[in-house]
Amino acid sequence: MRVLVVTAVPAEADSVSAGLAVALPGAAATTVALPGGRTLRRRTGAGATVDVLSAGVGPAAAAAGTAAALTAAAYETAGAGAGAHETAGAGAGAYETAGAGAGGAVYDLVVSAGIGGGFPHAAPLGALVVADAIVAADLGAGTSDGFLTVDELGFGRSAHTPSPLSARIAKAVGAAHGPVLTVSTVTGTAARTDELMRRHPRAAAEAMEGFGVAEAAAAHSVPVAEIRAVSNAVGPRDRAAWRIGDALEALRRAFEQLGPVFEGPVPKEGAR
Ligand SMILES: O=C(O)c1cccc(C(=O)CC[C@H]2O[C@@H](n3cnc4c(=O)[nH]cnc43)[C@H](O)[C@@H]2O)c1
Repeated sequence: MRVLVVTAVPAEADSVSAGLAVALPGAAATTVALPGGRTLRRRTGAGATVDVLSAGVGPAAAAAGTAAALTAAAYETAGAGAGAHETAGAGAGAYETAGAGAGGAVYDLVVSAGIGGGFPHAAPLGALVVADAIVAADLGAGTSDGFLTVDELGFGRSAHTPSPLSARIAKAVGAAHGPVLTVSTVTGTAARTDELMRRHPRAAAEAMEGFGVAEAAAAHSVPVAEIRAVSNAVGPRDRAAWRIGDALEALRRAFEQLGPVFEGPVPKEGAR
């Protein structure tokens, strides 16, 4: 299976990459230069190639970075020649082809991965959440009668249904399996928490990138998943209570468990 994992910041990409080193033992580690200066970290093993991209914080950066990586892969597949190719390391920015199999295939799965806020009833600090819905929680319009989603306004969608592999991923890593909200503003008050829980009673976590990654993946018809390690509770702002190190460690351990999923079969469309 060929997988693209998109994180927001390099520390998250470090955790994912460290987990993948255990999940795919013997896999070759390379880097891949993308047009525009971004770099993928690639692990290629017998049964899986997994690329890790740190795309920036927030849904717009996540969508832009994901789209760049997916477009580069599609461009390679089309054989247009001047697209992204592997760099073996010291290449001084030059694009070099590292060998057959490095490019040429589109992705089977895109994973939005990182830390996130947990809704306390569903996901305590250090817990993992795998999305069964990826929901743009603040994409819409405020009205005197309350919030209207873009679906209700009739000009877009505010949720993506993740790949059926998500249930397997959740089981493999011992994660809660519930909706993950994408927000552009981190929730920091009880009132906002209450509003989100009223509108999304099953929500397990919130973060800032999943919906952007999902929009880019959908534009390329690639299934998506989202995995979050809980660094803080969704609720009134309390910086002293954040546990970012513990969450990064939980993220690393999660990716350690994902070898069998990434090396397994690609589910047929519509399969559960
Ligand atoms: O300043 C604050 O109060 C604050 C609280 C939590 C997180 C932040 C960040 O700037 C981190 C954003 C970054 O991490 C993900 N993340 C982590 N926790 C949350 C959260 O509770 N709500 C939304 N996003 C969160 C997010 O995906 C970003 O990549 C600041």
